Amino acid sequence: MLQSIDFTQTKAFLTLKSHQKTISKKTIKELFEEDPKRFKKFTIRFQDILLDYSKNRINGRTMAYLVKLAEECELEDAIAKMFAGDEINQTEGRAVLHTALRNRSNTPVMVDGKDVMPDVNRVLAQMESFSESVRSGEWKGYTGNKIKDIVNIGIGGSDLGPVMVTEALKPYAKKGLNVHFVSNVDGTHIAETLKKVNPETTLFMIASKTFTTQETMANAGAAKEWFLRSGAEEGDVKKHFVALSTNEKGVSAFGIDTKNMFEFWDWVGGRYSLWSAIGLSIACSIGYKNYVQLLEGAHVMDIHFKSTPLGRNVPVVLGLLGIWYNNFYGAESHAILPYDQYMHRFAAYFQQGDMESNGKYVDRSGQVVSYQTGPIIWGEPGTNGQHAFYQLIHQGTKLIPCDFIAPANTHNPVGDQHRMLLANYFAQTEALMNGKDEDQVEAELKTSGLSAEEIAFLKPFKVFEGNKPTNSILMKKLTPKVLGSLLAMYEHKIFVQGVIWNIFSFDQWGVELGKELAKNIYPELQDDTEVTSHDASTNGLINTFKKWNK
Ligand SMILES: O=P(O)(O)OC[C@H]1O[C@](O)(CO)[C@@H](O)[C@@H]1O
Repeated sequence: MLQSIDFTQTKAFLTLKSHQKTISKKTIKELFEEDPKRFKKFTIRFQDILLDYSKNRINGRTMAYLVKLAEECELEDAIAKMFAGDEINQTEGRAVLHTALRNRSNTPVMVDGKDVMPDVNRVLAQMESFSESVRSGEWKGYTGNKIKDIVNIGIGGSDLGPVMVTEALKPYAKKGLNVHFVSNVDGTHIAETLKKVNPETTLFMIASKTFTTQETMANAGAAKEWFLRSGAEEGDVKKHFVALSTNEKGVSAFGIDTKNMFEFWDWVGGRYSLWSAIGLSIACSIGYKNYVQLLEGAHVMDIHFKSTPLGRNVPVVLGLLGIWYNNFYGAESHAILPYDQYMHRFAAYFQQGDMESNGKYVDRSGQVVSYQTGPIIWGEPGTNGQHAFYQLIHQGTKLIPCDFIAPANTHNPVGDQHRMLLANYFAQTEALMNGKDEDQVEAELKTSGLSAEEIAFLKPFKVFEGNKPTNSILMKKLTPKVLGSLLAMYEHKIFVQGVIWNIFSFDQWGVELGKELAKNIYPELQDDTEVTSHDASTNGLINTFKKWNK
């Protein structure tokens, strides 16, 4: 159990409140001018990753007070409890042990008095032999052909992680083995995917922790029907359908041989499950050895997280900086901006990771909170974002702290484009910090031959306030191991923030209500009878749908 501590009642919170008033009188640019050692002070090197957090509205004192805040909120105790398998997901009565899935040291991890590592290793061995047989062509479809396409059917955590990782690690993917992902209950998603594949050479992975999720079950049913329509028989299903789930009964009721079920456990949260059997499509695509490298990368970050003093601890520092802007500067969102095309689903992945975890308004003692919790997470890869929404980050009225992520080495050296990309990466954080003042703008405009009147008119539009906070995360190269570390880094950042905000980060009750209501409405859509049981808007919409849907 985690203590329930209101962080706004701590000594550190009050100190930070008054400190914020002092430090906000200075810009980040001025803080750099004052302290030549700033870059050295506010960077942390973690293996092949460098975190530079010097372009933030902080000084040494800010970080010391934030660390004090973490201490008063008993963060170290919370970290120890998570790794030890305590039931910290209290509203679901579960431990939170995605770290055990990547525990490459293999030291025992106990849940209810039982070491979970033998089970973890058993499923990993099953994933290894299965992925190798699919990749080598030893696993044959019902007509004796090898598998050319994998279709992962799942949603939320049973989709976003595998999609993001298989995209991010595409350079490691096996040629001739395509991976597709179907998540949306909109029939278009499965229909368009099935157009691209051949039933004789396609393997479906039905990925669902509960094996009850409406979208996944509907799409899995459609895939099975399509498969059987192609001439295959019920007995052939086992060669083309496998399940990644915690629900053995549900899997066999669907008609999948439980020998082809890859198990995981209720102590794995959906949005933290790519390290479990849910990662099977990743292992098939990039190979088991690379998948293990991904786990390895996460494991080294886990060790760092549980054993490094808070002030030098990468996920802790990131988490505290997020709290600084969220709770002391009123920032409502946080942008994740990877300068790597392969990471184009990275922000979408952490949208679920962060917002489903920390989008809570009730604290751990059941009280409505009096402060802001999880931010809105968003982002797109650079430089696309630059030509879309960066205008608002530079000159809008909202404060948007950003993480800029880039690899020093590319997998695709095309001309000099990687240096062009990185020039943009460096330029953006510099521009966001320094801005451009009136004098600079005026001097520039004077060289353009404009009249004094025109210059006076244009000047305010060309001024950049600057002082916009950013973190730069530079990695040597986007390898499976580096990606594993990055993912664990963000997961733990979310954990740190949840502990300080005194909320339960590992449940997701907020997604239930909409699901329940959809289940009630679905039968009402089956005939033409006018509905009257809802509010006027919902009735009106449903009845119009009924008229139009012929
Ligand atoms: O893997 P399942 O059980 O199908 O659930 C899918 C997703 O649905 C949620 O429960 C709610 O969106 C997520 O937490 C989860 O990742």
